[in-house]
Amino acid sequence: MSGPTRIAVLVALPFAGPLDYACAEVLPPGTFVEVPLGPRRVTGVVWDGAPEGLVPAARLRAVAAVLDWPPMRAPCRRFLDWMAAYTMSPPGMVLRHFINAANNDKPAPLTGYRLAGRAPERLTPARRLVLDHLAAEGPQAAAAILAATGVSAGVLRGLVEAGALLPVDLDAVEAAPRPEPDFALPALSPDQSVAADEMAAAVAGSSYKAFLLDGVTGSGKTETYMEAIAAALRLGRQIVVLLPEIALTAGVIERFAARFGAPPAVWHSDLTAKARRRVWRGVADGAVSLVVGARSALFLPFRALGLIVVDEEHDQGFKQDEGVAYHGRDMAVVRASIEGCPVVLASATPSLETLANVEAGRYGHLVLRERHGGASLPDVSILDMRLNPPERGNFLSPVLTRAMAETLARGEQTLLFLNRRGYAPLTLCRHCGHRIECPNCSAWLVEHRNRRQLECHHCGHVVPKPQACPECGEEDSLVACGPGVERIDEEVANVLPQARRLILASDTLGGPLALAAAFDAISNREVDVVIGTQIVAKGHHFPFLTLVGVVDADLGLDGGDLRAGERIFQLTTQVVGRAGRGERPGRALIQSFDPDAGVIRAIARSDRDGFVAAEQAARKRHGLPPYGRLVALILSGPDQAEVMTVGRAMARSAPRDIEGFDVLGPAPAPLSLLRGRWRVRLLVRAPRRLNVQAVMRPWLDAVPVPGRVRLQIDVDPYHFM
Ligand SMILES: Nc1ncnc2c1ncn2[C@@H]1O[C@H](COP(=O)(O)OP(=O)(O)OP(=O)(O)O)[C@@H](O)[C@H]1O
Ligand SMILES: [Zn+2]
Repeated sequence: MSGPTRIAVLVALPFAGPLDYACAEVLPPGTFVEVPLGPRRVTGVVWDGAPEGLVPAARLRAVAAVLDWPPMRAPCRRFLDWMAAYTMSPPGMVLRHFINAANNDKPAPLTGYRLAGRAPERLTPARRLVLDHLAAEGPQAAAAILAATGVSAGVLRGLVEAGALLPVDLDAVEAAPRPEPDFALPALSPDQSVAADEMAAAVAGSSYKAFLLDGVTGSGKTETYMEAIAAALRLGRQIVVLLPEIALTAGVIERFAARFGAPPAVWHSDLTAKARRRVWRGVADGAVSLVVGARSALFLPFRALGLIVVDEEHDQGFKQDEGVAYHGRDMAVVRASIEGCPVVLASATPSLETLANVEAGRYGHLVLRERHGGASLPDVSILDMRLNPPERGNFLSPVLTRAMAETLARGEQTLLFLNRRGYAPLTLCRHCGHRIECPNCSAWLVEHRNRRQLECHHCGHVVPKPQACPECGEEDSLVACGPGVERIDEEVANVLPQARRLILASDTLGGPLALAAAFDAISNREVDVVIGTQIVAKGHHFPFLTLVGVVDADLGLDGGDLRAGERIFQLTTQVVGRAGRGERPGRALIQSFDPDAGVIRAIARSDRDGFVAAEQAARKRHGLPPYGRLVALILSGPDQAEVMTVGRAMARSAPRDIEGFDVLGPAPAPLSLLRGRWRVRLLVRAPRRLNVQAVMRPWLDAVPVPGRVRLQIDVDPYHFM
């Protein structure tokens, strides 16, 4: 017999690669194990390739336990390697995403009881109670049976011994209902059919192919990609649909349930541990075929992935900025290409990145030109706020409030959109001019009048709203500046007192159930005016909503963000697209103080092509994405001078002789203090074709970064704070 084997194990910590361990048996790559690391035990995965061999055999520590989790398949391991290389992150930190998804604990099977189908010889009233209960409710845990019937545990035991009840694994039972591809087939329009057939053919072909499903708001993109999902279900494959986290609402889930006869498995960051385990296991063993989730659903252990859909692909909510900085849409395309399955990106306002891929012929282009059922797109007009100003202290132009009154008189609904939570973004002292800022961040505190407090939207710092100015001590001198949704709500209450109002923002509604109730209230016409943040922009369908008012179309236009215009165009188009989706025509009034800005003019003319062409030309001229590449380097630490010193050293040692590669900065980040840490940014600009990671690695490895300073690398950054 030979000695123990040496194997490579990737652990979820920031090492450069896998570590060597000894193991009595040869474990295939992908096996989940527990290994000792210092005084701890950590979870790891047996990795491909030869072990490093640096640690002498005598000092090699042994694998502590082999976990009974389903192994990590080769495509998942290749996906992890790819992502680590692209994002310039340690592979163990990427592994963390897969392990978080797995939720560590071994699932203890939850046992319950079901009817065996034969009655016991002795049928007492207590026994009858239990049998009737299970007949009505289906399999149940023992505790639930006892609680519902009030019988003693002995009665239950007696029934099991008599063979009248059988134990079952309740997790398996709960995962049971399978979506059926033909449960409720829609009648597709000709455009929809063409798109659906092409996607279904790609699903049947079982190889990588990317599509942009490009359809105006309300054209039935969801309806159409559901046919591609049905095609994958018929072939016994698994499907994952990615949505921006805030779009994962009960209404969306219900639509899937209505089409396929069973709700999909849902995946997002607030699931209970139990729900996570069930979905993770179900995805791994194939019991779950359809998952609808946020970007982290990409790390689920699918065994037979047949299709990935990214809905609202332009949405910046798919971008993660911290830790392993990645874009969910881009990683979805990578995972599809590694798994060998099609990927569908859906949007009414595709990102410039995706449009560039269409133009280059890398993605197929499926177009839905019209709204479903003959509804027309809303009529859009710009409200020049210089000509139609609101009354002093107000934020809504009289033109808009008049339109709201008319809408109300017709029994129809208005949506007012303002992407700002709270009452007012700034609190100012009238006496000394002091602005109330967060002590941990360079940001103003936002007043939330409902909760009578000031809040930091970056770190969550909260203080009660002071009576006197904290700077000069003057009583009652604090004034609210600018509007948030709560303030607009107050204004609507004044100008249209008879209207029933509802604020829709992520913080005013507790949880998904309340949100579902709110959407029901709108559908049932119990609400006349909805005042909402971007939470209302996504995918909702309210037939009686005929007027959309955009309170401040210029919001964000003057930020230094290269995608500011693109984002405003997308968000406004989405919001405007909520109007007139039923039989009654819709219209939109867009308030702007800068109606000559290119993006506002494009919105006014619903001129997507013109907007995109102008934006593309500008990006090309400056070598910006998608035609050039950016990498942000964010240094942070408790000492401002130290962080800046590291930033300067980094800039000084940057490679100089590579054509098109240059480094801007260091400069204090716009949010120069965040959660008590000072932040400095460098921005790398490089040509698209350059392997920027290969150029940057040796450069960054050579710059000494003290322990207190953290370097965050963000390849393809989206947020420039
Ligand atoms: N072929 C069809 N048969 C029946 N109803 C349809 C069909 N296509 C679309 N619809 C209905 O039209 C409405 C709009 O469709 P859907 O929500 O799929 O559009 P969308 O393009 O995804 O919208 P948006 O991008 O604006 O969120 C929905 O109520 C949907 O059920
Ligand atoms: Zn803060």
